[in-house]
Amino acid sequence: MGCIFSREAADQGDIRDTIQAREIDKRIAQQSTAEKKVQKLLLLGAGESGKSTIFKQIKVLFQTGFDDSEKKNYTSVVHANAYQSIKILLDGLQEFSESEQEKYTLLPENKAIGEKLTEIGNRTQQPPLTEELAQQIEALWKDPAIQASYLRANELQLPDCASHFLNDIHRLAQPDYVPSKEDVLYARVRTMGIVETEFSPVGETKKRGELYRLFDVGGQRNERRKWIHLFDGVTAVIFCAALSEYDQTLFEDESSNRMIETKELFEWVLKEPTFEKTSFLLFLNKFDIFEQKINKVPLNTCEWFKDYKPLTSGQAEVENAYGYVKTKFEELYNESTPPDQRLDRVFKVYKTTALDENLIKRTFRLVDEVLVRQRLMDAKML
Ligand SMILES: Nc1nc2c(ncn2[C@@H]2O[C@H](COP(=O)(O)OP(=O)(O)OP(=O)(O)O)[C@@H](O)[C@H]2O)c(=O)[nH]1
Ligand SMILES: [Mg+2]
Repeated sequence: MGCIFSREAADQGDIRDTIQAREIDKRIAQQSTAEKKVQKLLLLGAGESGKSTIFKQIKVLFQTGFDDSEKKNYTSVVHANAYQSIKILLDGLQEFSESEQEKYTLLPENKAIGEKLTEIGNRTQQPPLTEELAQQIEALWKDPAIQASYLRANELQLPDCASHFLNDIHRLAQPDYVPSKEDVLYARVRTMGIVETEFSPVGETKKRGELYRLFDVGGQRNERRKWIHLFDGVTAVIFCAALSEYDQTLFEDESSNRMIETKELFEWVLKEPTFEKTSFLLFLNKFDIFEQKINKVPLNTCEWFKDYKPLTSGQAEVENAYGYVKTKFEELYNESTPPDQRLDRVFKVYKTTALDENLIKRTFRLVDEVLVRQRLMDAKML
């Protein structure tokens, strides 16, 4: 009896297991069909090229945006960015004053403030930004020596958000300060690890609305070994290259030019065997800074662009220089992609300013069109 009972129980158990197994198989099948509809996009590029800013714009443009509590979470980052920026400019004075003492010396009334803010900048935990501290930061920011140091920002590792926050330091010090959407986009936090999100640039409810899963990674050298875990099944790589970095060195290695690093990194990902059929969308980013810089710092400062000859000046020169840089990247793509492979993947270049909401919206609509067309071609439907 016991034996029969246990056989029956075993049989029932087997049936249950089989039903469960079938259910799991069904779920997996459903899941993978669902997964197939989601296109995987990777944001790649060197440190500070603007990947996370694009990632934040996706939240602003195609998701719920940042609510007040999410914005408030950025307060400490914004304050840290301001303290950090003024400290880097003060450190710059030390360095530059060795050759030009007078130009790079603070006004006598700012000397003690300079020492205080250097000390605060060195702390791991900075104090809350009070009105008194904001006044002191403002006094330093207006000091001719700090302004001279700012003009040589490319020789320092000054974050691009510095002037946005330092110009508006009193607003940031208000007791009821809540970072604005712009502040959130400007706030600089180095990415460590991997973050992901899902979005649709034309709205998920629309019939042809494609769903994308976008991954953001850290771009600095020590972060790149994590990238490889994401390389399978990628529809497209959005490669961010900061146009403005041609006269800057790397944060993690001050002997390397940022643009040369970007060139080598782009070449490396193009040649990555798992990306044989992956499309490449190159975002030539930070165009706003490039525009300001190009008439002050010649493009041929960078070794990769050494044969560039400025032809004009003003806006025409900006476009001329941009066209040259774009061509250099296109040549790199063609050199790194054998002709037969060029049919399997799309390569498009976009001029971007990650902070510009409308431009990023338009860019993602274009990206979507390109990727939908490519998918239909792959399915022989076009
Ligand atoms: N002016 C300007 N600033 C930008 C632009 N794109 C990004 N930034 C700023 O540049 C800084 C760095 O941008 P991030 O998006 O953090 O760079 P990242 O590529 O994610 O850097 P890692 O996480 O270190 O790889 C931030 O302060 C951004 O606000 C742009 O097009 N124009
Ligand atoms: Mg980042």
